[in-house]
Amino acid sequence: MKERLDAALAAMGLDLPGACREQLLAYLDLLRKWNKTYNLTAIHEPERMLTHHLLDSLAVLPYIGAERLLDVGAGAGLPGIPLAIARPGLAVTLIDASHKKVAFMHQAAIELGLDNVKAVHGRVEQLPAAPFPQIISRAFSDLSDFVRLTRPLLAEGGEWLAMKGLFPNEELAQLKGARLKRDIELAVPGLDANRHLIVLEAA
Ligand SMILES: C[S@@+](CC[C@H](N)C(=O)[O-])C[C@H]1O[C@@H](n2cnc3c(N)ncnc32)[C@H](O)[C@@H]1O
Repeated sequence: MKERLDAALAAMGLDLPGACREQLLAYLDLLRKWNKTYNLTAIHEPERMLTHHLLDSLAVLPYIGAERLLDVGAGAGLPGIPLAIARPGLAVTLIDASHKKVAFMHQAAIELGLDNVKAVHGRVEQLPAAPFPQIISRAFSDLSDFVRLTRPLLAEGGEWLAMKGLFPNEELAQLKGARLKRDIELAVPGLDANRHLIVLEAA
């Protein structure tokens, strides 16, 4: 698995230290173990976890700033935990409405020694307003709900990052209160699927 990770990171142009790579593999291992009991993700095969979860999450790394990131509906910590591992200086808040998923994220942060990660249990619309320069989500909701539910949490001049498959034409047409700032086509080694990072700003 280490060789596959190294080759994929090289293909993605991501030069991460050895200690980070070990943490990424340790996170995958934890996910695989917990998944047996708690069914945290529908993907169970380690090889697919590497491509569909780990590498897919890391594909957005070049577009993540240096300060604070909120990951909404993070589930098992995707994309927030791989990003926090890759950027130890980035403060990552993960929120999810599922208790068992938050318990996993919390435990993973402890076991991996990630002191830049905070896992919060609750619904994002109930989170007290605290400005984040970037708010990210993957497989959380359509763009309108993402923006509506998290608007009070976005710092002035901040941006939403929505990880999507196909370019979301219809969702963008219906979007209110935000506009498209940038569309980035992502390439994930071993993942033969459309991936777009949709960057939105307040309108
Ligand atoms: C399909 S999962 C995606 C998980 C992860 N982002 C991923 O890509 O694997 C969506 C997650 O959103 C969470 N969720 C749904 N509505 C929420 C809300 N209003 N606030 C916080 N989390 C929510 C669910 O509990 C679920 O874990």
